[in-house]
Amino acid sequence: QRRKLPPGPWGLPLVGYLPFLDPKAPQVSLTELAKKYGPVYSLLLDVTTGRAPLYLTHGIMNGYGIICAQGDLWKDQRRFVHNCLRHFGASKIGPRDNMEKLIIKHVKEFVRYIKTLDTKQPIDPLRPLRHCLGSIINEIVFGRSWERGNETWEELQELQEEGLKYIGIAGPLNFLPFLRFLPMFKRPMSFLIKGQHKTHRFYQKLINEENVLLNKSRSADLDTNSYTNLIQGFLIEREKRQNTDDVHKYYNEKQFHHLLADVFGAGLDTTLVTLRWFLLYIARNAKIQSQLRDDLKTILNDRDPSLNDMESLPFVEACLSETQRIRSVVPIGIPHGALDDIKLNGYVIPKGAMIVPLQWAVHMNEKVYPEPENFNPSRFINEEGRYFKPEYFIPFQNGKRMCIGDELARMMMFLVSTTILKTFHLDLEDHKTCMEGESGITLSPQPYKLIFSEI
Ligand code: HEM
Repeated sequence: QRRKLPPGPWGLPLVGYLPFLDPKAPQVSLTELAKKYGPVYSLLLDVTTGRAPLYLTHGIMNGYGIICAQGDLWKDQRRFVHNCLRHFGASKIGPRDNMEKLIIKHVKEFVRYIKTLDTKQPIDPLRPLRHCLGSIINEIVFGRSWERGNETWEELQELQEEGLKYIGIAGPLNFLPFLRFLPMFKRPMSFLIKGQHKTHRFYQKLINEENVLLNKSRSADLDTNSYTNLIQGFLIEREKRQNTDDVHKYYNEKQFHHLLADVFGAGLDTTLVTLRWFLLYIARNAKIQSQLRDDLKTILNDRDPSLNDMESLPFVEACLSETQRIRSVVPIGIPHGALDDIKLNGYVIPKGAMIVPLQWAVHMNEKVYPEPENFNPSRFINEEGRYFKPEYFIPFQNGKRMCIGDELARMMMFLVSTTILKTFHLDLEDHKTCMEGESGITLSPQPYKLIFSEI
C-alpha cells in the first residue's frame, strides 16, 4: 500500500516522522516538506494504528459535538447549528439586524472601557478583546453575557485558555495514544478531563435555568419559535422530536454539552486571535493605518459603521483577509478523515487516512502570493478597486465541512475592527515585537501592547 501513497519522507519505526517536526512551528516543517515532495505528500506519523479517528477528538470527545462528529450525527447537528445561526441573523441570507445590534452593543462597551483606562499607558488588548468577543459568543450560545470580572466568566475564560494550551501540549497523543501514560502527558490530560467535567457541569446549570424560562414563556402562551440562543434552540428542537429516536441519538445530554463547548470554543478563540494579529499588523504599518482611517472618514463621515458599509470599504476587508493569510489562525488546518478510498493527483488516499489541509503552505506559497512575509492587503483588491477573494485563500477551509461560522466571523471582524479604528489611533509599544507567533491549535501572536489614542 505504501507504494501507492503520495511521495514523502521515511520516518522512524513506530513513531514515523513525528520526532522531526518542529513542535514550536510544525507548520514550517510541514511546508518545507511540501516544497520537497510536492503539493500532495504523505507522512508516516504512526505505523501501528490508523491516523483517524484522532485520540483527542474521539478518545476524549468521543465523537460528540459538531467538530468531532461524523456520519448522521454530524449531518443532523450541522443542519441544526446552521438553522440556528441563520435564525439569529448570522448568515449570508436573511435579515442580519439582530446580530448586527448585538455585535455593536459589545464593541461599544469595549470602546467605553478602553476610554476609562489611562490611555497613555500601553495596553495589552488581549483581555478587553476577549471580553468583547466572548460576550457576543456567550449571548449567541448561552443567551447571556457576564460583567467584566464576574467570577463565573473569569473561570470560563481560564478553562478555555488552559484547555487550548493543554490540547496543544497533548498533540502527539493523537498519533501515539499510549504516550498518555507518560508523566509529561499525564498532567495535561488530567487537566483537560477535569476542565471538561467542570465546564459541562456549568453548562447543565445554564440549561436548567433556560428550561425554566422557556416553560414560563410557554405558560404565558408566548411564541417559543423565535428562540434567541443555542441552548433554547436545542431545547425546542429536542421537544419537537420527543417521540422519535433522534432524542436518544442526537439530542442527548452529552451531545448538548459538547455542542455548546464546540461552538463557544470555535467561535471565540479564532476571532480573538485574528483580531489580535490584525491590530498588531495595523499598528506596525502607519501608512496602511492612515489609509484605513481615510477610507472610514470618507464613507462614514461621523456615523457608526454598519454591515451595509462592507462593500464600500474594500480596503478594510482586504486588511482583514491579508491578516488571515499572513498568519493563518489554524496553520495546520483542521484535519479531515478519508471516509473511503479517494483518488487525488493520480494517488490513492486510503480510507481512514488523515488529510491535513496545510493552510500555512497555501497561504505562504510565493507563486500565488509573491513576497509572502510582506503584509500587503492590495493582494485582495482587484483592478476595479473592489475586494476580491483569490481561489487560494482558505482560512475557513472549503467544501461541505468548511467553517459554519464564517459569516458570523466576517460580521464580527468587520464591525469590531472598524469601530476600533474609527475611535482610536493605534501605536505599538515595541516595534521589535516578534511576529512568528505561538503554535497551539491556533497560531496566536506573542503578547504585545498598544497605545490607544482617542481621535
Ligand atoms: C476568523 C474566525 C474563524 C476561523 C479562521 C475559523 C476556521 C475554521 C476552520 C478552518 C474550520 C474547519 C473546517 C473544516 O473542517 O473543513 C472551522 C470549523 C468550525 N467553525 Fe470556524 N472559524 C472561525 C470562526 C468561527 C465562528 C465565529 C464560529 C461560531 C459559530 C465557528 C464555528 C465553527 C464550527 C462549529 C466548526 C465545525 C464545523 C464542522 O465540523 O462541521 N467558527 N472553523
